[in-house]
Amino acid sequence: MKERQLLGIHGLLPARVKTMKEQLFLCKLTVDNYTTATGKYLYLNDLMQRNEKLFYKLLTENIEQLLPIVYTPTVGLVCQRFGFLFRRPEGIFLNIYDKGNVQQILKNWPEKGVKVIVVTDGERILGLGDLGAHGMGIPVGKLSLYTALSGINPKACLPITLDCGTNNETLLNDPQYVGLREKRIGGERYEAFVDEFMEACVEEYGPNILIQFEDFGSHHAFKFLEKYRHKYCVFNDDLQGTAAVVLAGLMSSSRITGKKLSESKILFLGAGGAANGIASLLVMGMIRQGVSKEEAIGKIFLIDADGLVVNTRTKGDLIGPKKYYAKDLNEMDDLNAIVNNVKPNILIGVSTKGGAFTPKVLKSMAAISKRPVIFALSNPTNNAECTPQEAYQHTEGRCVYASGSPFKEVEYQGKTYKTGQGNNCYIFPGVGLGVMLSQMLHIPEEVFLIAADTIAENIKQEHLDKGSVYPPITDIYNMSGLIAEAIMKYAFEKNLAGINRPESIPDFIEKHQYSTSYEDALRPTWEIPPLDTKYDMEKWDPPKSFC
Ligand SMILES: NC(=O)c1ccc[n+]([C@@H]2O[C@H](COP(=O)([O-])OP(=O)(O)OC[C@H]3O[C@@H](n4cnc5c(N)ncnc54)[C@H](O)[C@@H]3O)[C@@H](O)[C@H]2O)c1
Ligand SMILES: O=C(O)C[C@H](O)C(=O)O
Ligand SMILES: [Mg+2]
Repeated sequence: MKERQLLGIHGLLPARVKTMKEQLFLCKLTVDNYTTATGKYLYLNDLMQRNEKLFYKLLTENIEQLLPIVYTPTVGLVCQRFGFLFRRPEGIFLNIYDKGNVQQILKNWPEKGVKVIVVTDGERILGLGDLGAHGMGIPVGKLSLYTALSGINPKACLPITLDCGTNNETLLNDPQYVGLREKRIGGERYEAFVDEFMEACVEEYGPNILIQFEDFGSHHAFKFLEKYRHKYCVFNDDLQGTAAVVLAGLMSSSRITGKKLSESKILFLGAGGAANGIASLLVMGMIRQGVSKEEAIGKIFLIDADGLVVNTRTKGDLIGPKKYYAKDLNEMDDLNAIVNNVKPNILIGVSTKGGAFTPKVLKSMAAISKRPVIFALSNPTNNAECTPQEAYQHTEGRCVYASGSPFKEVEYQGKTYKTGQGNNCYIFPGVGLGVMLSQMLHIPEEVFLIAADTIAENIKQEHLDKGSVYPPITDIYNMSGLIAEAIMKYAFEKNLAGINRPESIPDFIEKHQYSTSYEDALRPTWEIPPLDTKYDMEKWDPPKSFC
């Protein structure tokens, strides 16, 4: 009542003051009443705009049910229909004609304490291809997970879409397309635009603004990561976040298969951003287990749309990092034939090709290995290379399975399996929290090994027994805190942190996490103390609207 009077809203609301618990009950009922995933998405999206704390409380308390709505797979559908569904600004669109004015446009974002940006240019949205400006759903979804899965204040998060056109003919001819209606502008002009964007972010938000690249075409993903990683606080989620979650899953798979990663042969269907990102971290993981870099590379085989990646290709290219994994083998393009030739015990799908792991392929994997590892990581759900049901059925229940999008529990021969979601959402929220709080200026690759180790160390036998090589989704928030703690320790040890080491790192993390409680409305959770400044609630000046 006091707050209503202070805010001058007394009389605008009915007399009854509901508790958050009562409000949550109503929200849950409403979400459940929507029969379509997009209906649920739109309701949640409205709630996020209307009552941020209630939205995040609802999301965190029902994360298993609602993650597939605000994230993969529904977010993919939302991007595909973005022109119909766009209601209000949720991030910044920078189009290539804004070149020269990028910083000025960033100033239009109403929140000033931005600490984390997720940026896409929409060229490779999940496995759905080039969705141009309609890719905005992805940075919005990723950043809502930064809050729900690691407690970064939503006010510190800024989704950005760089609109440089699209090569998607359907969208170009779609009256509802809301982006620039022209073919992608690439080359030097595009790169100069991205350069200006990076500089403008630092000018506007400071040198340790964390910038996550998301769903760029793989050529640009590799290029920008190499170009910016030593200059800015930047990482690429599709390359590095994905790599960490897969390494974690493979480390836990070893507990089931009894085979170390360095003793494995790994075949990737797909040789783009995700495959190369994963392969590179797996090499680091294998080197730790005592094999040489050359040996580790020798255990990794890639297949792209033109077949097995071999040195003497007549079909297909050897452009980008995939050339490091090219083998002196004959050209082959049939997956089953390749499986029988290479004889991998681990098969990883990052191809965007739904159903590519056919019964024949799965049976071959089961014939080669007692406990084959099958990761069908392409998103959204329809793009998964196989479902858990198919994987168990065609490997006589012997496989270790994970998918990028969530699947319901499955039954096979009387046993119920709850397979894990090998998705980078286990990694980026914790990495973001740790990097942001330690105020690092750059993100070394070891950070992703640390994140992978933290997840792997926290997988319990009971989860493995149920068929999951990952902790339950409901544990991600805790995992993110642990990842952040491990990253902060590393940052202090390596002198990479921009703040002095706090007395207790877990307390420091907790103190800076977003609170969904109404009582904590005045808590300035997104403030990060400048160098060597003790945090002092007493001296904090609350926003004027509350005084
Ligand atoms: N689970 C996760 O966390 C996660 C993370 C990143 C990417 N992904 C998914 O992985 C998929 C690929 O992502 P990316 O960034 O590597 O994309 P990409 O476009 O960079 O690479 C796709 C690769 O698949 C190959 N390919 C296409 N069709 C093929 C076919 N029929 N047979 C064999 N290979 C084929 C392409 O040649 C290319 O090498 C997407 O669906 C994406 O959603 C999942
Ligand atoms: O967005 C996801 O669900 C994972 C990943 O970043 C992807 O691009 O598929
Ligand atoms: Mg992605």
